Amino acid sequence: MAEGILQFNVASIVEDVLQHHAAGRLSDIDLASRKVHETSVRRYEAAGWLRKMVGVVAGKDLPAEPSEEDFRLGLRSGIILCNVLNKVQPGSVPKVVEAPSDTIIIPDGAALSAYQYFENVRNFLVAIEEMGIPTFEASDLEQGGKASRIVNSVLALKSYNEWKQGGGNGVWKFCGNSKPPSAGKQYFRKNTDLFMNSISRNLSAGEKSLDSLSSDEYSTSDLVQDLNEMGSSHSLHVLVRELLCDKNQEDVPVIVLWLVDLLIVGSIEQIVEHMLSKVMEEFERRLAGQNELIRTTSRDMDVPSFSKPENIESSNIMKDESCSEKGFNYGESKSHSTQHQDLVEHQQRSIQELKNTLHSAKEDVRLLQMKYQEEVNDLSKHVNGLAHAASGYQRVLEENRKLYNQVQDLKGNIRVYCRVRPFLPGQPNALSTVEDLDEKTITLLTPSKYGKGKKSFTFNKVFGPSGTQEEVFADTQPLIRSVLDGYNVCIFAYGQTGSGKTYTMTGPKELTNESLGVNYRALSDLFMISEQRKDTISYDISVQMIEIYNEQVRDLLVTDGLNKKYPFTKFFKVFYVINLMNLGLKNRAVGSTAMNDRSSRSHSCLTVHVQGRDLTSGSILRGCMHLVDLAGSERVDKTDVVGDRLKEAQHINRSLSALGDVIASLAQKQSHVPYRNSKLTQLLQDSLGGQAKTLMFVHISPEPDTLGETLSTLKFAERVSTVELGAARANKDSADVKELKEQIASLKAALARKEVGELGSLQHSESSSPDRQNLMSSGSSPLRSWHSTGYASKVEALSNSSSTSKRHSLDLQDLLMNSGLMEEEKGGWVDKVMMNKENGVSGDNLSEDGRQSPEMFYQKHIPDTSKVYPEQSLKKISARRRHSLDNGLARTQYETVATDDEAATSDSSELDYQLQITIPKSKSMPNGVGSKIRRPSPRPTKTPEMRSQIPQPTRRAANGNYSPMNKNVRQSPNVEGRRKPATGK
Ligand SMILES: Nc1ncnc2c1ncn2[C@@H]1O[C@H](COP(=O)(O)OP(=O)(O)OP(=O)(O)O)[C@@H](O)[C@H]1O
Repeated sequence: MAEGILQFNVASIVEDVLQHHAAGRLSDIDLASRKVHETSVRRYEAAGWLRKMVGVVAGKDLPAEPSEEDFRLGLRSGIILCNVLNKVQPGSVPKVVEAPSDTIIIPDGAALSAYQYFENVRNFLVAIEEMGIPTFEASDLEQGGKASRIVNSVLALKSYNEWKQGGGNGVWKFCGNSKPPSAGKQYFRKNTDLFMNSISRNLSAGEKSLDSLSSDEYSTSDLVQDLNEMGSSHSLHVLVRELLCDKNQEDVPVIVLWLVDLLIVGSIEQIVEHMLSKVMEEFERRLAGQNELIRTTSRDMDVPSFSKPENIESSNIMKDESCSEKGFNYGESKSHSTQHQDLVEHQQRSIQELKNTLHSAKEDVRLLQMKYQEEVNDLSKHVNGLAHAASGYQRVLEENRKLYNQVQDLKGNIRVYCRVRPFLPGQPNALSTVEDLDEKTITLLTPSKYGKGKKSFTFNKVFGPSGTQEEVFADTQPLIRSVLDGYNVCIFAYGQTGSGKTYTMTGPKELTNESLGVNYRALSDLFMISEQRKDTISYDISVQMIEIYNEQVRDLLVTDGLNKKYPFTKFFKVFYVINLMNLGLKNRAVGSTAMNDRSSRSHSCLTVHVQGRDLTSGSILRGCMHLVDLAGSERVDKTDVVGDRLKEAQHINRSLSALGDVIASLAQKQSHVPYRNSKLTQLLQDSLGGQAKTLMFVHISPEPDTLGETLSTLKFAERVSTVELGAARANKDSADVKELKEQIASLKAALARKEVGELGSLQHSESSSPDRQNLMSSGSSPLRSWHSTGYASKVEALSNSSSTSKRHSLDLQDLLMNSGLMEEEKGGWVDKVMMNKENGVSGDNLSEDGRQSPEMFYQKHIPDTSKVYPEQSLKKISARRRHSLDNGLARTQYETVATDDEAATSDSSELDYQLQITIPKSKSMPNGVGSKIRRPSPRPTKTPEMRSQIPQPTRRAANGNYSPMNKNVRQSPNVEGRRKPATGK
């Protein structure tokens, strides 16, 4: 197609150029021809003048109208030139080398020697140069030389001659050659026609082919000759058209080159050059236009091919047809326009189809976007859920990470924190025995009595007098939280009376948010964390509070299944439990002593049982936490205590001695550990020797007069810190284990029911027998029973207590019957707060100075607890309990009176002695003080009657204020030994 277009274009372009530019071309030809004519005229003029000057004979070798070559040939020997010059200026060339007379001058001058020619020409040129006449080069006389310069010199000489002939004087000045005569124009036209005719004739006659024209054979001379022969009126464009009409595109440049070559020889070249440039311009213009047309056509024809595949073929066919039919012949434009119209219509249809397709595609995209949006929303919800779960998981991980170090620290050892109580308000200013303390070490200043100097003790943590409740709890918190991970934890406060144990575990008498003790904070924390984890673990929390008073175990509070029973908010639950705890604490045995006007006369233990069920795996974890506030050790000789206070002190000291024994035995890794020597050690058995995490707060007072007890306490604490425990282990059962355990528990319960049935009748008749009391105080106590089955069993027992009493072991049942905790009606245990005082919860909650009591502080945040525990029921329980307690205590006191007396008659160093003698001195024990080994001699057993005769001095003023001077304690066993709601302890 392209070839066709170009072939067509070449021919048409040449024709158009020749037609459209004919007029301009004539003028151009005229100009060029005139130049040729002028040159010829000048040459003829020069030749004519030379012929005239040398005579006809001499000039016969120089034609009248010579060609350039003839002109050069005639003058090549220099003879004519020299002779003419000598005529014009005689003697200019003294010796002219003449040719032999018989010699016929050969046109190319070959007969003469080059030297001779050169001599003549050189002499001529030198002479005319001296005359001021323009010269030429000798080479101009040779073939290819510039004849025009020779013509110029000859005509200048002629002018000089004319100037001289005309009498010219002075210096001749060359003024240039004269213009050719006006007749030249006519002459040129004649020659142009000759040229046209010649070419036309030759081509039409086949005498000269185009190839011969472009070959070397066709010389300029031939062209000139042809030009001379031109005579017809053929126009140049006819010639060019004839040249190009049958030629291919490839031949065009050759022709053009040939024509350009021709241009060298004269004006005809300029004409042709001009014409060809026009041809080329037109060719390029049309080529560009045609390319644009092709591009447009291609684009139009290509569009449908994108809409439908079948359009491609038809489009190509149309394109081919269009091209072939048109052949870019604009003469067939009608057909083309029809096809073009069809094409446009087809394109419009295709565009419409494209629009439809686009519309449906948009619709599809819109639907996809909606679907995508929905999926994104679902995904984001899912991600949010995962993020929430992950954050919960992260929290647990974070918590576990914190615990990790604690676990590492705890692994193998009981953790011991030391806390120093500040001086109390109203106490005389005295120097503290604590000389220095840092985070882990406390240094005491000791007088000579205790080995003058300083004694330092190191613990896991030391809190000074300014240490706050919050700071203390912060270091305890991780342990408490691990209960929810299924660990058993025991925190107990140890120290002499009045050193701050109750303050740490519970708080001061007047509670504020800041002064809340570990117990409250721990419970609050447990509920808070269980709430946070409710999406992953379902917790059931039970709380129990007991006290060991004079070696009897008594429940102060039993409540279980808190989460199930009371679906309150976590805060309400916290306050509810705290209030119950307060009520329980209110029943704790307290009394005024020389060292503390609200001295705890019993060991209290707040136990929290936690059972968690993993909602995903179904596995069960159980954790248990004991928060123990020990009764304070007391040096009875110092305080002159008598009566019940003395008896309490004896029990307290004995149980603490038993604790010392256990610690010593554990520290020595002895195979036998005497846990059974006291209820206290039985209670703490798992915590001291098992896999629990155990922390002891050891408290000391700053007063100098308590230095002896302080030193003993710190030594004991240091020994405790050396006790190695097993690595703490979480109590976690898989779902299968849980099922099996439930089956075992069920079987045990069935067995217990059977035993209860059998022993029911015996129980009634033997309830007051000494054997029964021995059972109560022996190693088969409920505590031992709990410990033997572990914490999990205890949780189970407490959990089931609300459903049936028959599912509990006999020991537990006996204990609670004895202490008045079991309902008289058969068939059920109830959660209860045991009221040992007649006024119970209805008592006045204001203290003597009118300030709000702890009970008031919390009760204002919770509903009336009498709704939970109706007053009638409480009174009923109280009455029964009081009766049971009276009997039980009386019996217990009676049974233990011999030992009490033994303790009561111990000297002031009894506790020291017991600790020191039962704890073998370890090599590693620092600051050890020499043991004062002295066994107390057996004392005769005293009857209750004898005890009642012992004077009972009081150490508390009637107004209840602390009075160091009055060291007598107002005695009122079982009543005054209870904490008064209104007046405090
Ligand atoms: N860290 C303390 N900051 C302020 N006061 C304290 C601190 N520790 C104890 N107290 C106060 O000292 C007195 C005795 O404290 P607390 O009753 O706690 O001693 P205790 O060791 O429990 O005595 P006991 O063994 O006789 O029961 C209380 O009035 C208490 O408020």
